[in-house]
Amino acid sequence: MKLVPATILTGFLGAGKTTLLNRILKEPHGHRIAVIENEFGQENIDNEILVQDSNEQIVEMSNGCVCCTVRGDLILALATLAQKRAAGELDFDHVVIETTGLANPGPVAQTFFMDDEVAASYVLDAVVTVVDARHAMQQLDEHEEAQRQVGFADRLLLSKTDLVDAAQLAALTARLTRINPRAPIGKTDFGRVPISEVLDLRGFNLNDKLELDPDFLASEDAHAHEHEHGHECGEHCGHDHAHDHHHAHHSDDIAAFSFRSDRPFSTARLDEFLGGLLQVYGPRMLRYKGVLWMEGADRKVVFQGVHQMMGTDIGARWADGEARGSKMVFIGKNLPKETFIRGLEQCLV
Ligand SMILES: Nc1nc2c(ncn2[C@@H]2O[C@H](COP(=O)(O)OP(=O)(O)OP(=O)(O)O)[C@@H](O)[C@H]2O)c(=O)[nH]1
Repeated sequence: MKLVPATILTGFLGAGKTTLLNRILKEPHGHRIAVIENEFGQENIDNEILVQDSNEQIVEMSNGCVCCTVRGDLILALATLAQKRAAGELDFDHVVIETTGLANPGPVAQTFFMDDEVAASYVLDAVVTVVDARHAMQQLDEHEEAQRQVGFADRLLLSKTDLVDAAQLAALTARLTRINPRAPIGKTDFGRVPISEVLDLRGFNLNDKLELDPDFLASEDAHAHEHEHGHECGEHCGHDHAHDHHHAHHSDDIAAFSFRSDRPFSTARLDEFLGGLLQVYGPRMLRYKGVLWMEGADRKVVFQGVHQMMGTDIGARWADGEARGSKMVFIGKNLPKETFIRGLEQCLV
């Protein structure tokens, strides 16, 4: 059977990966795409944000960050998809793996070479990295993961160019080219980009990856070692991979927490509370999103943001018999979780 090309879609927290994927899933380009989602934190919110269509299969892995704990699951997800395809239960000609914003794409790419079963069914097409033009300079300064995602890319797509001026764009482009002179730089405007810049790039060249990271194919031991010690990366994967130098060293002070309630929010109270949070903690709030039940609303409200820039959208109607409730995830640097949780509780009706 022909090998199925797989695309790894990466990019720092909030860069616009889901927006791009949504766009791709909606477009009539003739590809049948299976999606594997990896969500940072416990809540599977992207699944609600992603459009679902009978042609698209969403397989989700929410037990952690893709680079550390999920590789076994990734293999399983890929194998399950391949089996269903072979049995005629699923029909797809491409796989897209959306990684979490904090993932190092290296080990994800590596799966396609290290695992025989995966290699028998799939060929890695390319690593596509979405770069948030508005926040990338700061993210590249502060987070090694952001640099790795750029470094590993076969194609860079700049999002949010509408939020920066020409000089900022030129400075960012120059920096990206310095980090990764190999990857062509394109643009995605709220996910709008020609499909030919995302799929079937045939961009993955193992030799390039080896140049970037000589340990690329030598990390099995590192993983085994880690697991021998019974060490499980938590949801924020905040440990120091000291013995595992090929990995990005995830910043210890970045953490995620979630909030859930089965009571509706008061719109006025929530607006006021979130407004205040953003003013005080915005610079440290890397990413937040949620699906909310607002008092009196018959549709879900999807809220999300990056630093001080928050937006809301009207989501799907609450289905008959569906249990209503809200779930939110916050990812940030040294955020006072208790203050957030207590404040949110005060906003419930
Ligand atoms: N102004 C502007 N906003 C954008 C653009 N693309 C995406 N966004 C917004 O950026 C926010 C984050 O987009 P997502 O697609 O959810 O980002 P993501 O990379 O999937 O986020 P995580 O999976 O949480 O890391 C959303 O509010 C989008 O509407 C763009 O081109 N311009």
